[in-house]
Amino acid sequence: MSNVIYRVNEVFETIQGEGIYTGVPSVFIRLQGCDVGCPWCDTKHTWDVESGDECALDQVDQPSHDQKRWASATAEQLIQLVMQYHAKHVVITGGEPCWYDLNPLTRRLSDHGYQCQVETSGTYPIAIDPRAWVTLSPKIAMRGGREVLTSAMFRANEVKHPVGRQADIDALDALLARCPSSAAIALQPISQQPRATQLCIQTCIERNWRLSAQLHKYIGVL
Ligand SMILES: C[S@@+](CC[C@H](N)C(=O)[O-])C[C@H]1O[C@@H](n2cnc3c(N)ncnc32)[C@H](O)[C@@H]1O
Ligand SMILES: Nc1nc2[nH]cc(C(=O)O)c2c(=O)[nH]1
Ligand code: SF4
Ligand SMILES: [Mg+2]
Repeated sequence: MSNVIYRVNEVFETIQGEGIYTGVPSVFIRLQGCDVGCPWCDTKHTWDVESGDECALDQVDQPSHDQKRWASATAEQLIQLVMQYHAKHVVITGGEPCWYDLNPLTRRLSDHGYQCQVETSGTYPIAIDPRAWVTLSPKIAMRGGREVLTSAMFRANEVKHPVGRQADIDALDALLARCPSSAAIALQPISQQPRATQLCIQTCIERNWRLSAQLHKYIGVL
């Protein structure tokens, strides 16, 4: 038994809408808490961890619909929730999941035959089972002032970069020059903006990178 306690905003099943596993049925575990401060963040309700928002674990076993609520759970309790669903792929996101030691959770899930994928900003050390897939979405010069860690870039299996304009691609180039990576690279337009989407399509074709278009927003699932 581990004594790591996770603060959980929601657990639910959907279709992975981002990155290389796009289209894969997945159980999402969204952890509460992030101080990176991306101005366009989809999940601002996960930033703060306020004691007044704590709730019972059975309340987070469904989509939170942008509520700030969170419940405390051990890895074992989370696995019991995950096992109620069909999917064999588990996405751990947030918030910033690397606020937490993910070893107990990802080790047990992997032992139970689940493929784990973690979505992270790369600004905290990644403590995770070696079998887990790491999707790193580098956050460069965000308001929280945190930097992308070289160790996180080294661990990443996939680098999925949010793009609003050309300067974001230039910043990714500078990061890759500083931290050479063998990870697959995907560009993700910010908030379905048409100009960003066109820029991502054009750059992905020129460079043989992947496009990550947030499929869930186009097909209307969470
Ligand atoms: C909400 S974050 C949570 C995990 C972690 N904090 C991170 O940033 O990777 C999950 C993914 O959504 C992306 N994302 C958040 N808001 C977005 C937006 N408005 N448009 C496109 N991607 C967004 C992030 O870049 C990240 O790849
Ligand atoms: N369907 C779906 N796919 C996702 N991939 C990454 C997500 C996230 O918020 O981390 C996300 C999400 O919120 N929904
Ligand atoms: S790091 Fe992730 S959760 Fe945190 S503000 Fe940025 S996109 Fe949102
Ligand atoms: Mg999302």
